[in-house]
Amino acid sequence: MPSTATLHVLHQAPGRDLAAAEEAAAAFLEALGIDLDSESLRQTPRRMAHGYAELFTPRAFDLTTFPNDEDYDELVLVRNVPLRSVCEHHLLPFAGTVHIGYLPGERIIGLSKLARVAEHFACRPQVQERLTKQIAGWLDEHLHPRGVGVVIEAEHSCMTLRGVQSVGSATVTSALLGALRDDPRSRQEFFALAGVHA
Ligand SMILES: Nc1nc2c(ncn2[C@@H]2O[C@H](COP(=O)(O)OP(=O)(O)OP(=O)(O)O)[C@@H](O)[C@H]2O)c(=O)[nH]1
Ligand SMILES: [Zn+2]
Repeated sequence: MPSTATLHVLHQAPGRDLAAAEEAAAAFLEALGIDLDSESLRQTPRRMAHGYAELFTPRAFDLTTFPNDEDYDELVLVRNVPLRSVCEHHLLPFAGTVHIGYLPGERIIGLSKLARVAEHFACRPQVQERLTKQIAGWLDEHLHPRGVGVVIEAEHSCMTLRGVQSVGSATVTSALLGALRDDPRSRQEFFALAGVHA
């Protein structure tokens, strides 16, 4: 077995057409009665197209893992990783933090990669429940840990700045797999280390 292993993860955006997005953004704003004929608004459709394209483009990364030579068998947890995504119902941002932990099996993962996996799935129109499960499922599939846990705490601007305007509300979701789901002690330890009162 190699001493390290990497898997290059690249997100493709098939069918992206920024010129068409810019044109559509201009039509969208005009349909809402916004006059684009001023120096500061003239470039806004272009900014909107590029802005959303940026929100929907995760950075490519190498998933680097190492052999677990010390047989480390306790939790590894990275908490308070900043996270931002876009709710697929309103296309407004939701933002907060994600806590990602796992119980190592034969390999351990480069710590930064946990945050990169989260970014990978956050950079697309999302719902928080699916995002939480996708991060956990992907790590389970590629790292083969004995357990994996993901908690996201996020504020949805579609719920705080508009609509019901529940300012300050936060949504918490979790996905637990393997021993973190099945073993009550591990589960409790995960939530305690993540700083979530379960
Ligand atoms: N489950 C889930 N719901 C979300 C998420 N992001 C946004 N929503 C919700 O999606 C729902 C869409 O509801 P609709 O009734 O179709 O939209 P709406 O008329 O704009 O609803 P209001 O936000 O209540 O004004 C809202 O209740 C949002 O709060 C998410 O990540 N998960
Ligand atoms: Zn929304």
